[in-house]
Amino acid sequence: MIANGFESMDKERVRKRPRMTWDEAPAEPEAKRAVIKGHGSDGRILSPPLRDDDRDGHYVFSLRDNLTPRYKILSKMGEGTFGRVLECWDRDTKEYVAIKIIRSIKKYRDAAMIEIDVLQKLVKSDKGRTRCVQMKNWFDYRNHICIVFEKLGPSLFDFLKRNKYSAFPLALVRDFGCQLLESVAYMHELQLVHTDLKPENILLVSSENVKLPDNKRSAANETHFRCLPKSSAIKLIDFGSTVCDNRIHHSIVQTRHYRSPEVILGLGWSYQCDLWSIGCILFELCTGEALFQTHDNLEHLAMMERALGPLPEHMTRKASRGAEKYFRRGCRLNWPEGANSRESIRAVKRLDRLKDMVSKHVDNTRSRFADLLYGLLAYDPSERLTANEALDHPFFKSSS
Ligand SMILES: Nc1ncnc2c1ncn2[C@@H]1O[C@H](COP(=O)(O)OP(=O)(O)OP(=O)(O)O)[C@@H](O)[C@H]1O
Repeated sequence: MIANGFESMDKERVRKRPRMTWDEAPAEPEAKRAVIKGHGSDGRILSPPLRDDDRDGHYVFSLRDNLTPRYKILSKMGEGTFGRVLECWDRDTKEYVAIKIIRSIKKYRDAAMIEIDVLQKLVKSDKGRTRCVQMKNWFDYRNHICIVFEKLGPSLFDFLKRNKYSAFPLALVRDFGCQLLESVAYMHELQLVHTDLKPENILLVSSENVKLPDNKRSAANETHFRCLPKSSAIKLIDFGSTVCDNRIHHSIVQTRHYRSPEVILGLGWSYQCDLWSIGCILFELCTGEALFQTHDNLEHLAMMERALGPLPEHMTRKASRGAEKYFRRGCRLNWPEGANSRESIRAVKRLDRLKDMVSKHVDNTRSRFADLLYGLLAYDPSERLTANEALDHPFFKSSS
C-alpha cells in the first residue's frame, strides 16, 4: 500500500528531511496574541533584549517577543540551511507575514543578498502571473538579514507526509504541475534557474484543507481519511540557490532526489535541470513516493537506468573526472559490480520501468501523464521538454 510504502523500507532508506510540524499557527485570535509582551511600562513597543546567537548562528527568539518593534513573533514555521522562518504579526500593515531570519554567518548572509536580488527581479517583472512567493520587505537586524514574505500555507511535502505518503489525485497533480511549470517558465524567461525544486519548496497559498474518506480500508475495515487542500493554488519559495544567467555551470546543485543526470555526471547544467526536478516531483505527487530514493551517485544512476533505460553513450563518454569511475570502458554503468552493498542492489531492483510504476497509480488510459514524465526526464537536456513545451503537452489539455 502506498501509504505505508516508506515504513516497509529499511530504516536507513526512510527519507530524512527535517520538516516542521503541520499548520503551526496558534489557535488564539490575533488581537489577543499581539498584546502585552514586548510593551514597555509606558506602553511603548520594545525590541527584545540582546541575546547571543546559538552556535550555528541562528537568531535566538522567544514566541511572543518582538523581532523589531514592528514585527511580533507568533510561531516558528520552518527551518532550512539558511535560517529559520517565523510567523510574525506586522503591526504596520496589520497582517501575518513569514520572516526568514538568516544565520549570522557570512556565506549565508551573502547568499541571502543574492536571494533578495532574485526576489526583487521577480517582483519587478511581475505581470500578475507569477507563482513565486512575494517579498514584502527586508532588513539587516543584529547581524541577521531578515526577509519578510507573504505568509503561505504548508508545503506539498508536508501534505504528502500528513497523508502518510499517499498520492494526490491526478486532477490535483495536473493543477499543481501546470502552476509549477508556469512559474518555472516565468523564471526561465527572466534568465533565472531555480536549481532547488522539490515538494518542500512548493507551498500551498492557503492552509485550509478538507478531510475526505479514502477508498482504502484498514485491516479492521475502518474507513481511512485523508486531507486534501481546499484550494490548489501554490507558490514557489527558496530562491537562495537561484542562478541568474544563461551560462553553463559546473557546480553541484539540486537536492539529491531531484538532481539531474547532467549535474551528477559533471557535464555542465543550465535551465533544463529544473525540468528534470519537475519530472521527479510530479512522479512523487502522483505516487506518494520519491522516484529516486537514494543518497549515492552510482546507485542513483543505476536507479535512473532501471526506470528510464540506459544512459546515452554520448553523455557517459563525456562524464567528468569525478564521475568517470561509475563507468566501465568509458560507457557502461559499473552496476551491479560497483554497488556498495547487497541492500543497494536490492533497492535498485525494487524499482520498475517508469511507465509500469506510473500505471500502478494512474489508470492505463491516462498514459499521457507517463508520456509527459518521459519528456521531462529525458536524459539529454537538449531533448528534455522546456517549461513552455511541457505546458503544451496533451496531459494539460485533458481533464480526465
Ligand atoms: N512564505 C512562507 N510562508 C510560510 N512558510 C514558509 C514561507 N517561506 C518558508 N516557509 C517555511 O520555512 C521552511 C524553510 O524555508 P526556506 O526553504 O526558504 O529556507 P532555507 O533555509 O533556504 O531552506 P533550504 O535548506 O531548503 O535551502 C520552508 O520549507 C517552509 O516550511
